Amino acid sequence: MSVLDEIIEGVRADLADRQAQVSLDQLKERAAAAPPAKDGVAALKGDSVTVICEVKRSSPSKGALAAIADPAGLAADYEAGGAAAISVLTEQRRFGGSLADLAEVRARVDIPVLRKDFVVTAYQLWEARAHGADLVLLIVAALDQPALVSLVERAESIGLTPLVEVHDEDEVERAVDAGARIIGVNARDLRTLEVDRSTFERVAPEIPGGIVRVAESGVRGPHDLIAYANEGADAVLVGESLVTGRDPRAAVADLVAAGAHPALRQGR
Ligand SMILES: O=P(O)(O)OC[C@@H](O)[C@@H](O)c1c[nH]c2ccccc12
Repeated sequence: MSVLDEIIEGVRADLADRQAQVSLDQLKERAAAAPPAKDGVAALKGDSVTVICEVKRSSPSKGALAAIADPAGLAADYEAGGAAAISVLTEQRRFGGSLADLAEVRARVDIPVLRKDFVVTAYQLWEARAHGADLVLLIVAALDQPALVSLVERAESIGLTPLVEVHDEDEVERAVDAGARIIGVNARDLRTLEVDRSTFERVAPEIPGGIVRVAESGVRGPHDLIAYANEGADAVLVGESLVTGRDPRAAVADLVAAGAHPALRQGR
């Protein structure tokens, strides 16, 4: 069994517990009371390379990264540093996240918020919207094609914009066929947890123009953002280096400044 399969097994068990507590109808009522979703595509695509900053306590590859007692405070620092969006890990077992983190972050920031989890059913999309998410991660490697297609459609129909994650050329084709408007290329293969920063350079050219291209994982600082930008990234998604650093607000500001450099605008 791959790491991804193991994670999803745990996700399904936790999901069954939540489904036993909160009915789909109750979730839909909460979603109806949530503030309307913000436009994630508009937030990520512009003249500059934009930065999505992640709230992540731990990861399967590294274990504990940061305690993050106040996720909303961290998100506010990210926003003050110039983040275009916030990614909140809500998976509990391996990443130490929760839906409560998502709701707290939503209540504190004005920029779009992404629910980062292993979504396998529409119930989780309603959960995301009920807790104020604007964007939701859908991982191609975790879904068969009919499930991917229906989750992309359902997400859009309830106002959520899916960020569809791929890590090879075949998965790009599946994401495009499913109607993705934002595609994230993850340098970390979730089946092995290996990070290979050359993944983006290889896979991104397969993404048709007009679709927002996000480079995910392995961004240590401005030099990695610039490399991804030169390979065609519209946005980068950064977690570990921000949560483990001493001054997240300044670290985000450095990334945002690098992403706004006029030299990167050529060819974009
Ligand atoms: O911490 P990093 O290397 O900056 O990576 C962030 C993000 O890309 C990573 O957390 C991630 C990308 N895709 C995922 C899917 C599930 C869980 C986590 C992820």
